[in-house]
Amino acid sequence: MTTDLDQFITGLPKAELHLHIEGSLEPELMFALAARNGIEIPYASVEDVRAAYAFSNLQDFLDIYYAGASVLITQADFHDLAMAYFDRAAADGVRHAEIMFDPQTHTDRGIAFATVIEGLLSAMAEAEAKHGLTSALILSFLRHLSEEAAFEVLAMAEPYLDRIAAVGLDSSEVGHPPAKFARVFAAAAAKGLKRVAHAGEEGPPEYVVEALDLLHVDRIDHGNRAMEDAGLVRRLAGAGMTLTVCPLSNLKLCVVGDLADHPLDRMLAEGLRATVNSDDPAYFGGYVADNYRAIAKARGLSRDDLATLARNSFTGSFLPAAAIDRHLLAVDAWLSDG
Ligand code: HPA
Ligand SMILES: [Zn+2]
Repeated sequence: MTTDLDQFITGLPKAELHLHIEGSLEPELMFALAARNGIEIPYASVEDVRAAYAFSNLQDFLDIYYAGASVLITQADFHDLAMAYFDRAAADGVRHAEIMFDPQTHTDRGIAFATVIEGLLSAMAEAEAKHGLTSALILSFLRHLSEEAAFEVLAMAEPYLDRIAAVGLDSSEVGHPPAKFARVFAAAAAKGLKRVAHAGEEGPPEYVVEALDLLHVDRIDHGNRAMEDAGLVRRLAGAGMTLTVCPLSNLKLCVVGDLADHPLDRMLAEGLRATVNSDDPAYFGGYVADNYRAIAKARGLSRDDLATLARNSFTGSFLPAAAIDRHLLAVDAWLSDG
């Protein structure tokens, strides 16, 4: 069977490793939840919401993203949000998803940590039963808030530590270096959690170095600006460090001016374990297969390149080795049959 490139990408078994569940809130669901919960939102229509999604940097986006999350109130809201993502991801060939959630965005509005995580966990169980799609949770600290606040959210997570794979670090990067969170990441590591951090999206290569040396991360989220430092690229490649790259996010947040200038294939050529992810698909105009398609077209990627990206997504995941091996065989089978 020979499929066209679109079908090849959709059917390619893949993991998604960089996805903020709050960033999968589509305008239609935002309106439905606002009505269900009696919450006012500053938009007249779904079209109005989409028109507001023109960003010139990360902070522009974050302001709108945090405001959008205000419609999420009940456990059912978090369940419905995550289920909508899982249904969409399954249709894109996602077999495993490691999803970030930002508890502070909700607990600071008076929503209980348990409400958030119970809603997400019930959707995760449903996604596995419905689609065979496995998933894991990454608790992300908001880096514009204090170290003390990060410790508070880690304490709230205590009853759920066996259901959380990792901690992460997101929100406004510049001015909030990884060093600010070294102690809370060490505490998370002592509790057996893996570690990821956004670094080198807008922040300098030094933030990537800090994420490695001070946070002892298992993956770097984004990592684009690591490409400015040849020694750092060699270090990341030598360590087999996974980068969770998000092409459409990079375009929408002006990290790159044009996808034609995106460094993804240069990353692969330099031996970096790059992956392709959607970041905040409801805000950036595409889910994971849209990201594969956009970057394949912009940079002329081959089917072998796309299969490498899919393999990297499994080898960079927190799945057990046997599950990774099973998924890698599925990628190889699709490459030879697809
Ligand atoms: O791309 C991102 N960067 C930083 N923080 C975020 N929170 C959601 N998406 C992002
Ligand atoms: Zn992100």
